[in-house]
Amino acid sequence: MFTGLQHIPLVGGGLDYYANYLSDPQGLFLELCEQIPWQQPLVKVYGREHLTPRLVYFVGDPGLRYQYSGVSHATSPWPASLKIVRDQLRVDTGFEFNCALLNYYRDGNDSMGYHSDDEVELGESPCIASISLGAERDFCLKPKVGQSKVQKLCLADGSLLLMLPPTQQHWQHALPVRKGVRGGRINLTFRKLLK
Ligand SMILES: O=C(O)CCC(=O)C(=O)O
Ligand SMILES: [Fe+2]
Repeated sequence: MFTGLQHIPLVGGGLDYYANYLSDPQGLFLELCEQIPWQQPLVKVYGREHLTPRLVYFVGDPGLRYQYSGVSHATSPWPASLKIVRDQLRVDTGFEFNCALLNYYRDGNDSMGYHSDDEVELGESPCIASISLGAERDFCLKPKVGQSKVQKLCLADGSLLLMLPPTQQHWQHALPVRKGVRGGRINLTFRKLLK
């Protein structure tokens, strides 16, 4: 059914990468760019406040809350286009998602540091579905312990990356700065919050 499905095994996890998952990534990129009321929260790093080095927004089913950048956020309603993607992901992957964190990297100076999506609200072993729109960016993974090499993937416009259980227990991931990248990128990470 999909072209370009690639499975990347990891010790203690694994990734499924679908290079051409969406049929109209450019249309969705433009819609979200213009219609999402993007936010840039302040984060505290070693006691000092900084603006998050990207723009964010959180959508999902009503009544859910999620902690990011040190603050608990309530869900905003799903834009119709993202509810369609969420429903299609359930059909295609068998995983259910009830919210999505949206990240807008305005250019190669915007980034996300190493972390795992391992908050307790996500349960022991979540599957995270990550859709990329716009400029291609490198995505890096490194194990929490041990010496395995950093794994690097280039995430294409319209691609889907599934971080399969139990990847979040054993690996961290990041979206490093890439000074040469001029274009914007939007990333949608679909998650399932336990109530
Ligand atoms: O932008 C990306 O590809 C990664 C986003 C991410 O790791 C997150 O939202 O937790
Ligand atoms: Fe993440």
